[in-house]
Amino acid sequence: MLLRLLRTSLRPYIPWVVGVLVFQLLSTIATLYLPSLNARIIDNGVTRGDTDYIWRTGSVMLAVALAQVVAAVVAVWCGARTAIGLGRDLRGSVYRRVATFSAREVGTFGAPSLITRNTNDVQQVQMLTLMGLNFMVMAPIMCVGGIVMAVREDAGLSWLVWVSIPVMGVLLGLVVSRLMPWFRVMQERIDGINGVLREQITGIRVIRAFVKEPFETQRFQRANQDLTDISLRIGALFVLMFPVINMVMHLATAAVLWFGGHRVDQGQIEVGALTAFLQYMLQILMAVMMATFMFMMVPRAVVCAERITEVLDTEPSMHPPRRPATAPRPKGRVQFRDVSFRYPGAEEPVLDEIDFSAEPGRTVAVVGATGSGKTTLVSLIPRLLDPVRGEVLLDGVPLTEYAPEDLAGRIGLVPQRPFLFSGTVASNLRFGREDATDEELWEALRVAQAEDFVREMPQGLDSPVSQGGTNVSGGQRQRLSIARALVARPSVYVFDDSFSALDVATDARLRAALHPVTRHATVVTVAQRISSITDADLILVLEHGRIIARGTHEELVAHSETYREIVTSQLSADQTTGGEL
Ligand SMILES: Nc1ncnc2c1ncn2[C@@H]1O[C@H](COP(=O)(O)OP(=O)(O)OP(=O)(O)O)[C@@H](O)[C@H]1O
Repeated sequence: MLLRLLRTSLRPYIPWVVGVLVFQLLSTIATLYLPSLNARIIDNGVTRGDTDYIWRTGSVMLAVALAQVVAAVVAVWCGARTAIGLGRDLRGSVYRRVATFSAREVGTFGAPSLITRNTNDVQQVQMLTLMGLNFMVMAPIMCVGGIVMAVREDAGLSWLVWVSIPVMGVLLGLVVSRLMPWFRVMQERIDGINGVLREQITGIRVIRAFVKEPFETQRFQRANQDLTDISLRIGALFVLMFPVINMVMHLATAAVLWFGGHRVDQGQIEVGALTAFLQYMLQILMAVMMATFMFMMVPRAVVCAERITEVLDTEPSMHPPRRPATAPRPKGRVQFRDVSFRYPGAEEPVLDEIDFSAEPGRTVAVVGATGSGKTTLVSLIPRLLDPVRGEVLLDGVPLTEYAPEDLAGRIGLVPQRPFLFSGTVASNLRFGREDATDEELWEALRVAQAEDFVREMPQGLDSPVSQGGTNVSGGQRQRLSIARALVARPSVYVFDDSFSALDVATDARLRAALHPVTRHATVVTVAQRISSITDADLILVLEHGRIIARGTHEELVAHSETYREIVTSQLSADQTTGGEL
């Protein structure tokens, strides 16, 4: 999985990868050459008092050392360029894939997990790439080259090399095989802590209102503790690994000095050669240390790569058409033909055989008890969901045949829970049409009854809006969201209970101002308050996902018992609260 991900992601960076390989190769060769030069200086120069030789070979040694440093710096730089670019590309790919997801896929992964996958997981793969590219050349060449050079210096001591490498290998293998499963758990626990944090930040008002801080703090502490436990478990394995490696290194050094010292005494090798052998031995063990780092990082990066690939390989359940139909001239006719819908995993359909038509210049209202399927029904119009049976058409063309941008430009949705993005009032209003002028923005705000409060804001249209629109009131957010839909000038307006946060007087003023603007458009509106839809051209009464009655207000009052009940219940509620129908 990791290899597959790296193979495709590294393709654009091949020149930089080649740069790492070449310069790391040069750096490693220079590193391997240095102990040998050192040994010659000791044996031929120092021992024999040949100053000339010391100067000559010393200069070569200095040049080689300089070349090694330069090559190493260039190699690391090339590696960093590659890894940073790869991280950026992966984040972009995951983001683009997530952008194609419908609510179904986002629900499957969970928003916090998608965030971890696009940040922390990518970072792990990026770190592995940086270290891996450098160590990939350095570790094997230094190990093999070190062995060759060590044997050249003194074949009689080479058995020490053959013993220490497998000891190290076996120990590492043991640790890595135990680490692998914990890394997946660790990433899941990071998902968990992200999830708790996200809920606490977005739900802070509810938490305060219900004085649930201690409970939420406990929940966070539990998630934090879970992450700590797993980190400690992984840490314990690491902690075990390093002393073991250090011990192998120290034992190897002691053995080289012990056995090598005897061989020097017996005149089998010279002091310089022994020094070089010791240096090569340490280089070999250094190479094994690098491999250790790689071994430590690979399992975690494999898990992260799997999690990233899972996102990249997930096919969105909602596909844009391969060859979009030529969109007809926008009029706004919406038709539902025997539409049924069921949420994934649910047994009962939420919508059953919905059949109606909404004509341009007309208003269709959808009423019904809570949970009867109103939001689900209107979510099918901008294609936030696709029906499981039947089809929805816009201007005679099935929605599935529209290019997404064609569809988005024609449908203005004001969702039940409006969301504003961090930026300014203007940037939010221009979300649907970037080239809207300031005058058009003010006009939309006037219709949406939002002009006064935006004018009162210190910077007017350029006033900052925080993420989610948390620095404006619920009613203001709703009105800005209505203005945003108006700026886009769609041919179909979908209002999903969009006036619920407005007082009766503002609601009436808004509807009066809206009327001329939406005169030629189709309006589909979900309403809790019957008073706001009495003049609708068609009212659909929804019950358990079925249309049980349809007609104008007068017709329904005359013929539909359910509708009459809704009207009566609202009348009595309004009389109790002193409101008006
Ligand atoms: N994402 C979802 N996954 C599964 N079931 C869902 C989902 N969203 C809604 N439902 C279920 O579908 C049914 C209809 O929900 P919907 O939101 O369409 O009702 P509604 O009439 O708009 O309700 P309200 O008036 O409270 O907004 C409900 O029973 C709800 O539990």
